[in-house]
Amino acid sequence: MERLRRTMMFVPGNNPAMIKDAGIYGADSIMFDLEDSVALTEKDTARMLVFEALQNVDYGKSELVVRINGLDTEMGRADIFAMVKAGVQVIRLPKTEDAQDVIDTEKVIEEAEKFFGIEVGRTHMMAAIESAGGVLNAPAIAKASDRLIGIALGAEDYVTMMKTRRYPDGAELAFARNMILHGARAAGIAAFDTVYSDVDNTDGFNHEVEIIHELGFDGKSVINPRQIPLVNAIYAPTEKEIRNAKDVLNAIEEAHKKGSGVISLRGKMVDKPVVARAERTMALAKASNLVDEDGNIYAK
Ligand SMILES: CC(=O)SCCNC(=O)CCNC(=O)[C@H](O)C(C)(C)COP(=O)(O)OP(=O)(O)OC[C@H]1O[C@@H](n2cnc3c(N)ncnc32)[C@H](O)[C@@H]1OP(=O)(O)O
Ligand SMILES: O=C([O-])CC(=O)C(=O)O
Ligand SMILES: [Mg+2]
Repeated sequence: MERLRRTMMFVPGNNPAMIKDAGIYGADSIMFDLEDSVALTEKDTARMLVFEALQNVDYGKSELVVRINGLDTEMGRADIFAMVKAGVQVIRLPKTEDAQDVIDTEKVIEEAEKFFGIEVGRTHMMAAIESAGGVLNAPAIAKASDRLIGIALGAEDYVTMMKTRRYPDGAELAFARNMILHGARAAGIAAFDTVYSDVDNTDGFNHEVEIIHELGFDGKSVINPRQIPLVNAIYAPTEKEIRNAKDVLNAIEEAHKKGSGVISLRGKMVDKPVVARAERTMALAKASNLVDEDGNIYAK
């Protein structure tokens, strides 16, 4: 079953207290940042702190991601070598402009894996898209490497370049979100929405999560632990949706026993895509602690 990534929490790489406790908030993925949340004078310290944490701190089931500095900076190569050595699961490439950026980064990752005697291919990648050119190249970026687990929108840089700012209705991001989503889906990888900076504006945040949930994003980058339960609540299926998903899975099992791939449930056709949606609903229900391992709904 595909890994669920509803929340990916940014943790500034030069903040020891946040790094130490990042695992207690239940983020599906934790993303240590070596890039824009770290001042130039702190880059080496941050790299060392994140390196130590990856090796010594237990982050439970959370996936571990590091946002490196791009290869067009002095830090990019050193970041990759240190993170590969530490055994990071995913390297997040910032400000990806085109497929070549992914290919160049992959080459350095491979070099590092060979240098440290690590199995080639073990380090996964994701690419953040934060510019007009990147958005237009999203489909090619998403297909640039088998190591990619997903692509993400970085809207703060993007709206700045587009000479606008963030608005509550999200119209300024509609094209970018759709390009990234389609690029990701065409490549069979995940799509992540951008951060929401106004941490105390719960209503505004929820509204944005509703929009990206409806569009079909896998999840959202978050910058504060308080945003995690809000995303999880919107991604949690309702009891009605869970019951329907269970009915769909039971119905298709019956159909398969009779040698058929299609069956009718309460007058609606159940076939492969309906089954795939039901499976995702059950995975989200499990992650939301609404059902047990066998899919039984917990009593309230
Ligand atoms: C455009 C971009 O590049 S965005 C990506 C880069 N930006 C970042 O990484 C920013 C990360 N987030 C933060 O630094 C902070 O959450 C801020 C500055 C936004 C808000 O800070 P605060 O108002 O102090 O947060 P808040 O009061 O909610 O913190 C509560 C607790 O959560 C911790 N916390 C807050 N944010 C994080 C985080 N991102 N990761 C881990 N722990 C965090 C705090 O340390 C605090 O812990 P404590 O109770 O043990 O002291
Ligand atoms: O990737 C993100 O969501 C954060 C970021 O760097 C941006 O918005 O520019
Ligand atoms: Mg950015």
